[in-house]
Parts: sequence; structure tokens; C-alpha cells
Amino acid sequence: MARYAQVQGSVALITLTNPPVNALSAAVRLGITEAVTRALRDPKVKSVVICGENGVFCGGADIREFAKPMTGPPLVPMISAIEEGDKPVVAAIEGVAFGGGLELALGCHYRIAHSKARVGLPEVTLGLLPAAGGTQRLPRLIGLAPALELITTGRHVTAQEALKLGIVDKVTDQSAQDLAIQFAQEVIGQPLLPRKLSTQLTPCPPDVDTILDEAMARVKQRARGAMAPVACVQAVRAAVNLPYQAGMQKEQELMAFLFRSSQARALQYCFFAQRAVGKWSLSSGAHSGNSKPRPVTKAAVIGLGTMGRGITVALVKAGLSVVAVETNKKQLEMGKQMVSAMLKHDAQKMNAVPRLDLLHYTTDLSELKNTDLIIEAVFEDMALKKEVFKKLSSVCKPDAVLCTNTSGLDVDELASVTKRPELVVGMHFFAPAHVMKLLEVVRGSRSSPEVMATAMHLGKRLGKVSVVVGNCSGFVGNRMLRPYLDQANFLLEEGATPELVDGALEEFGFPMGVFKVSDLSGLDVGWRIRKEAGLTGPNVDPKDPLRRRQGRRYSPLPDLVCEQGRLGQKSGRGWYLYDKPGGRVATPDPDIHKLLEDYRVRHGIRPRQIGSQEVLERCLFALINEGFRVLEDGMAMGPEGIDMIYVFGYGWPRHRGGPMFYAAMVGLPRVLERLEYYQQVHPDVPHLQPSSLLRRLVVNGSPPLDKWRDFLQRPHSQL
Ligand SMILES: CCCCCCCCCCCCC/C=C/C(=O)SCCNC(=O)CCNC(=O)[C@H](O)C(C)(C)COP(=O)(O)OP(=O)(O)OC[C@H]1O[C@@H](n2cnc3c(N)ncnc32)[C@H](O)[C@@H]1OP(=O)(O)O
Repeated sequence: MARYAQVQGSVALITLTNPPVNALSAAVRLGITEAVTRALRDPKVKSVVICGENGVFCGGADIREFAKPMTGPPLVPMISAIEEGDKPVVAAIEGVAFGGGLELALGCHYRIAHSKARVGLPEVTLGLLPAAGGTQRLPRLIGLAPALELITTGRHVTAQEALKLGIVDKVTDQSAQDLAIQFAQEVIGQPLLPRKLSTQLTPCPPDVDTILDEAMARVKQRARGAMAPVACVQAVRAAVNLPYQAGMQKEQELMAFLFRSSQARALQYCFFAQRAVGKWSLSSGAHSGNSKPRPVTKAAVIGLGTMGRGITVALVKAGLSVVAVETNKKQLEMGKQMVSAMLKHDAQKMNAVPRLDLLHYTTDLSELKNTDLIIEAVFEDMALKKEVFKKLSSVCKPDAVLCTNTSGLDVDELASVTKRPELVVGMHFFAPAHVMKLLEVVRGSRSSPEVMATAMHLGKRLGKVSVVVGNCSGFVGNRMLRPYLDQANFLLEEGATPELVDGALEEFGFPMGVFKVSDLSGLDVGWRIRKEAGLTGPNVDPKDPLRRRQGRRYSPLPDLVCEQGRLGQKSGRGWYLYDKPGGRVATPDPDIHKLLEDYRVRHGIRPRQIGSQEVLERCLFALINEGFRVLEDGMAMGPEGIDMIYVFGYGWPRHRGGPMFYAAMVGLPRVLERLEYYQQVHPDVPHLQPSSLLRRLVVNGSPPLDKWRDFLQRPHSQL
């Protein structure tokens, strides 16, 4: 796991050999410990180089080992032994030096990086801190403020930035290993003490307390209940206030606290779940390993509304040539201006040139003859979308892939109007499409494995976390959102206010509560969908009482709000009041409180005190229950997919792992018991009826999440 060689006569070359990322597993730590001991003892060895095999220095501690009992030599003494030795040790960094990998390099006396290498301490994103001396050595090396920034955000930096910051000593376009070997010979005999970071003091500016206090305030505001960033600041504070050994002690104490926390488990689960969803499989036996994506060099987007513009920008940023289509000239011109502005803005931030040359605008569908893949993003109306698909089917080359960005309409119905249903797939982007990381790839019943591979591969090129989902109403994300929204509205009827519900959800960790998000998205969106579904407006069954629709409880409150012209942020009023149309700062609105009070009087509802626990249980458990139904119906590959959809598309706090992970953390018996309770109290709300999968899991002793698939009734997958 660590290869030892003697090169150029006097240099010991230690190579980490643990593909794919040379993670510091027990075996690698043992290998390094033995190799370093050998090098330090061998009188013929005058200096040492540590590098990684296959162009990767080290991806850090082996995250998979965190869930198991600790074995092998610990990292801290291993790194100390390198630093304390009397021979210069040079780290040759290629690829990445992350987490424990960078901490290992910080224990070396010199660091040489390849120009394409990246370094960073991403432990905070795993709910941890750099506990192999990273919080103590990095501030001593680069100073308090930059170290705080890197440690609390986990940001990766390029070799060039690392050089500027002083993290590395040299950057090369050639082999970092070759330069390190040469350098290791040059530094033989030079004083080592100044290179031993543990012996140095952290450079302290006069306003050290202000810097630390501001950093703490910043992370608390940004972290929304996440513990690791707070612990990171505390550990760095120790690097300023305490001698090295005492600082290390503090680092270990904080790590022990974080290490077994549910947040760390949730974040590490997210790390692996994010990678797992990329490895998709279909019931037919096709999977990511045996299905080849089609090449896509030229794409098209139909419709330059908000979604179409975002998708166009995302495609161009990924280097694809794009034809953007609008039916009318005025809208085309407007779309063009906005896309250009977005690309310019983006390029400016990256100090790059906007790739406007990759774009071609047209009102003429026949110009799509040579495109490889088309994404339809017109208004959410089945008749209109069918018309577009019919035209595309006749205009585009026979092997072009046709994608729809519908947020919930039937992909099979759209495919049925084309001559190539096997080449039709859903690509459901989330607004703003060039920013949001989530992509639901919707498999129609006839979508071919090749077309699934193409959509998933394109998602990856766009930097998205792409999740394969089945073709059901609302797909996975929006389908689960409905019970959540319903519960939020019912809570208002029963005595809550928008700010009470949002407060509980924000305290839980959502960046915005449900009513603030609705105001941001525009309340008319849901209003239109409810009208089309016959839940409000002229198509309502006249026999339905006002608070019942289609045989179940219904809250007309959102409709009443829309009828008053309160459409959310864009009209300056929605569930909250804004300073102006388009304003962003939500303040509680006495008019909404009055509307709620009048409504309750009109319907004879006695308002009651509602606490945050009830808000969370009703909103979140209803959503989770639908998640179990999604699994039962075979509309998702597994709980990991659902969780990644919620983390990357709906603001579910990552440190809570996603709804299904959260359910497992709370305990499935508890979720079941609360759903049963609320179902008894609200028998007219079918989505509170616990799903049979949840019941089956509880009866079978609540197996861990990765075993849930075994309890699905077969054949289950609609994928
Ligand atoms: C009770 C008290 C106890 C308290 C004390 C306990 C102390 C114990 C701890 C000691 C101190 C530890 C301090 C150090 C901590 C760390 O180092 S944590 C890890 C930090 N590193 C990272 O977060 C890096 C994570 N990896 C990445 O960012 C990327 O994987 C990459 C390295 C940039 C490579 O990217 P890419 O090429 O895109 O490949 P991927 O698909 O992402 O990965 C390929 C496969 O490798 C797996 N993997 C990656 N990194 C790790 C890792 N660090 N450990 C284990 N596995 C890793 C990844 O899952 C992929 O696997 P497959 O999906 O199976 O292919």
C-alpha cells in the first residue's frame, strides 16, 4: 500500500498505492509508517519524497473506514514522525491532496505541486474537522484568516492559489515527482527546524479576536445548525491561543465529538449516495456499466422562458454548441439578451470570455436538422408539448434524442406522438437551471438504455447530480412535495401562521420555509396546476364542499391568497409582505393574519397552539411517507436517489442526509407511530396513511437503509 524505492542514490521514494484515490486506509498508514521508519534509519538515505501512484497524491483518510472500528497506525503520530525526523521530506503533489492527504503533506518539510493539482481540507463537508493536525499546521503556515476560510468551507484551491497562499513551495508543469526528487537532493543539509510547522507560531494580526469572532458569526449564519464549521473555528482558535500540543489536544477533543455525531454520518452518507446515483440500473438489466451514451456535440433548446434560458446557459458553459429556438421574434430577441447577459455575468466572475460564439438563435425548427439532442422547455401544457414533439419527430435527424423538461407531465404520452419513442426521455432541470445541481432523468416506458446513458452522461457534463426516476405524476421530487405543501396549508387552517411554519422548517435547516419558497417561485404556478387538476376554478365538482376535493381534505387557502392578487415576491405580496414587487425581504403581513382569522371563523375552525414539533412531524413525515410509496411503486432506484433529489433540488439540509436517511435516523417505528397518530386525527388525509413498505420495514426490525430494497415487493421497478 506504500512502495519504497531508493532513487538517485540518496533519496527514498515512498509511493502511496491505493487506487483510485490513494485514500489513507489502515494498510496505507502502515505502509507509510514502515517506509518512513526505514528511510529515517537508513544512513544511505539523505532525504525523502512522498508521492502517490497514478497521478493522484492522496484523497484523504479512507471515509469507508469511519464506520468501522479503528485499526492500523493512527494518522497523527504517523505525520508527527515525518515532521520530527532529521531528514528533509518533500511531498510531490499530483492530482489532489485533500483532507488527510494535505495534512500528510503539511507534515512534510516541503511541498511541490503539479500545476493541475488541487489541495484542500474538505473534512467539514463530511461533518468533521481536519484532525490530523490540519487545524494547527495550516494557520501556522498561511496565517489565520486564509486558514479559517479554507478549513470552515472545505474549498479546494488550485496549485497556483496554493502557491500564492504559501501552502506549496513550488509549482511545475512537468512531473512533480521528478522535480521533488531533484529538490530533495538540493535541500539536504539545510536547517529543518523552520520547516517544521508544529514548532512555529501562528502569525497573528492585531485584530485576531475580531477575525475569529466574525468567522464564528459567519459560519453560524451559513451553517444553519451544522456543527462541524463551528468546531472548525474553535479548533483554529486553539492554533492561535494555545501551544501546538495543547492545540492538538483541542483538535482531538472536537473531532471525538463530531466523529460519532449523526451529522457526520449524514454527510458521509451523502458523499457516497451522490456517487451511487451515478451508477444507475434498469429492470431490463441495462446499467451505467453496459450502456454507452451517444455522442452529443450539438444540442438545441426549445423555448427561452426562465427554464429554457437556464438550460441554454448550462449547455454553453459545458462547451456544447447550442441552437436556441423561440416561436416569435420578440421573445427570441428577449431570450437572446438575457442568455447573453447571464453568460457574460458568469464569465466575468470566472475571469473568462463568455462563449457566445457557441450559440445560434432561430425561430425556425427546421434548423434543428443536425442537432444530436433537443431539450424541449416550452410552457407546461401537454397539448403544446405534444405539438412540439410531433414537429421535432419529423424535423430532427432520426437518431436525435428528444428530451422534455416537463416537471411532471407524462413522458410516455409525449413519446407516443413521435416516431421514435425509444429516443424520448425526461430531463427535469430545477430553476435556475444553470445553478441548481439536480437533474431528474425520467425514464419513459420505452426510453432505451442508450438514451438513458446519454441523458445521464450529459447531466454529468453539465456538472449535475443526475438521478434516474420513473415516469409518474410529479416524478419523485414534486410528487413528494405535494403532501408536504398540503400539510403546511392544513396547519395554517388549524391555527399556525406562515412564519411559524417557516420558522420550524428553517430551524430544522432548510434555507427557506415552505411559504417563503412558494412566494419566491410565484403562487400562480400552483394555482394554475390546481385549476387544471379541477381542484379550484370552474372545473370543480359542484357537489364538493369547499374544504374537500376529490374525496379528500383540501385547503382553498392558497387559492384565496391568489384571488387577492397576492402572487408572491413578484407582486410584492404573497404569504408575506415585501417592500416592493420583486423585493426579497419577507415580513409577516397582518393582512394574511386577518385572512386566516376570518377564514377560520367562516369555517367554524377553533384555532389551536401549534408547536414546531407538530409542524416538522406533519410536513416531513408526510413527505417521507410519500418517499416510501415512491420506492414501493418502483419509481426510484433506492432511498439514496430520493435523498439526493431532496438535498440537491429542494434545500433539504445536507447534514440531515435527505428525507429517507432522516427517517432512518429518527427511527422507522417512531415515524410510523406518528403517522398513525396523525392519520387518526385527520382521517380525511390519505397521504398520512402509512405506506405498506414502511410497515413492512418496521415489522422486520427496521433494517438499515441499504437493505430496504430487499423488502420491496417484486417485480417492483418501473425503471
Ligand atoms: C470515538 C472517537 C473517535 C475520534 C477520533 C477518530 C479519529 C479518526 C480520524 C483521524 C483524522 C482524520 C482526518 C482526515 C480526515 C479526512 O481526510 S476525511 C476525507 C477527506 N477527503 C475528501 O473528502 C475527498 C473525497 N473525495 C473526493 O473529493 C473525490 O473522490 C476525489 C478525490 C476528488 C476524486 O474525484 P473523482 O475522480 O471524481 O472520483 P470519485 O468518483 O469521486 O471517487 C472515486 C472512488 O473513490 C472513492 N473515494 C474517494 N475519496 C475517498 C476517500 N477519501 N475515502 C474512501 N473512498 C474514497 C469514491 O467513493 C469512489 O468510489 P466508488 O464510487 O466506489 O468508485
